[in-house]
Amino acid sequence: MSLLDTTRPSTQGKLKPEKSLLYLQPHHQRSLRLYSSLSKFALSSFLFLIIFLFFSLLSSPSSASHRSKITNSLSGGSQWEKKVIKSARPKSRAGFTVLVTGAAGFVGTHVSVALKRRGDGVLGLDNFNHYYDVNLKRDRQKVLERSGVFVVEGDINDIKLLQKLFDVVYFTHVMHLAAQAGVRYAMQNPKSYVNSNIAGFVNLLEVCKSADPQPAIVWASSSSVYGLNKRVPFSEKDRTDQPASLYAATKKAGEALAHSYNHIYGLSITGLRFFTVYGPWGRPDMAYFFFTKNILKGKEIGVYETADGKSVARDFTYVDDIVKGCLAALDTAKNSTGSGGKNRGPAQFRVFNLGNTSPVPVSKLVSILEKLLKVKAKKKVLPLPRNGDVEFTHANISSAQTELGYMPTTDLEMGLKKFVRWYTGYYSGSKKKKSW
Ligand SMILES: O=C(O)[C@H]1O[C@H](OP(=O)(O)OP(=O)(O)OC[C@H]2O[C@@H](n3ccc(=O)[nH]c3=O)[C@H](O)[C@@H]2O)[C@H](O)[C@@H](O)[C@@H]1O
Repeated sequence: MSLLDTTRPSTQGKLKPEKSLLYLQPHHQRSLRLYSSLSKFALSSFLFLIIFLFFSLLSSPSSASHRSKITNSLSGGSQWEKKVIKSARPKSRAGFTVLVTGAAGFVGTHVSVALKRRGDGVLGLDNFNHYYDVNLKRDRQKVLERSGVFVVEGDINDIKLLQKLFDVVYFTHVMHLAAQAGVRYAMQNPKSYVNSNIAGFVNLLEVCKSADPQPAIVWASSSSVYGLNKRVPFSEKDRTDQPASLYAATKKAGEALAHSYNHIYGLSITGLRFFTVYGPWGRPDMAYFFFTKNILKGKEIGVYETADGKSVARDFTYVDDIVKGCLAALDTAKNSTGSGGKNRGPAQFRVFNLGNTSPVPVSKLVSILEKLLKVKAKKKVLPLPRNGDVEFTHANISSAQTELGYMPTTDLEMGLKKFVRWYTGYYSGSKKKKSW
């Protein structure tokens, strides 16, 4: 029996090594014992390795499927990651790295393009829900792509996706515009408001508070939080505890949640109360948009008036003015003070009205549209339904003026002119559709 044979380990139990050792010289026996113990060591190491690999393999399918789940929800992979990083990279070191939620939405698109144009890095996030025409959102996405903004398709309620985005990119700022908008639709689908405006917002705040470094957050609240407030113009100091709609209640809840995350975790948070924003690439669920559509089609439009016979009025604010306010809010946002979920001192907390400061009756909005479209509207005056709409809004913007340098410059006539030009170009299917 050769030395090699006696050290063969696989059927060790059947061999009798001691007996075979008798046939060998003493120095051979010593070296054989040495080899034997070495081989035992090698064998046990080998077995240990096999067991280790076995357990690694056992655990890897779940982590692999976990990874693939993330990848699926992100339509991910390394190409995807490259796009994310490229889109989020600012042009210079001084530039911001901004996550814009609701990027394919009306205000989201305008803000994203403006940020990208001035050299900030912008990553968009949007769930492309079907609240209104998804084709319009997809066309906005094309505009964003042409500007170099990549939009990740996903929901703010998807915590794994958000964490992944924060793993891949250090966001200096979050511009949170994703929301379930619209006052009247809240009666039909209240859950979607709770899901986006409350649960989704908390999800985002959770990820932001745990991020290290924490980003500064600027987010869209709403003029609707003033609800039944009668003091005009609406000031940030006025009461906001009488919401008239579930939509308003979820935005008010957002403001309260923002305060608690600022207080507990040191997140720098700025809430912007938008006043009836309108303009090119707008939302088809808003009155100025579907009035235009229906006037052009010769369809009747319902114009609301109050119980005492006055037209309801809104402080309509042109989207470019809102964009300036958003950028100024980002520029003046101080850093969050916490890190990785721990508060290290008080952080900035702000709320600003972003309005136009000149309310216009809806009847006047209609007459401007008639003039611009050169079509007489088929108006039906209706009593203001009890659907959450309020009689009027009017912003006091002195705080935004002082601290953000915010100064709206577009009146309703000029703004609607720009909207109508876009609308007719976009829906005529002409080449203008492609222009921004
Ligand atoms: O300022 C805001 O925060 C809110 O502004 C708008 O809400 P709203 O002002 O109600 O805008 P529209 O739905 O476009 O209504 C504009 C005006 O037209 C009136 N209206 C609406 C619909 C209609 O058929 N007839 C009519 O007269 C409304 O009562 C309102 O006075 C947005 O839809 C909300 O998402 C946003 O949060």
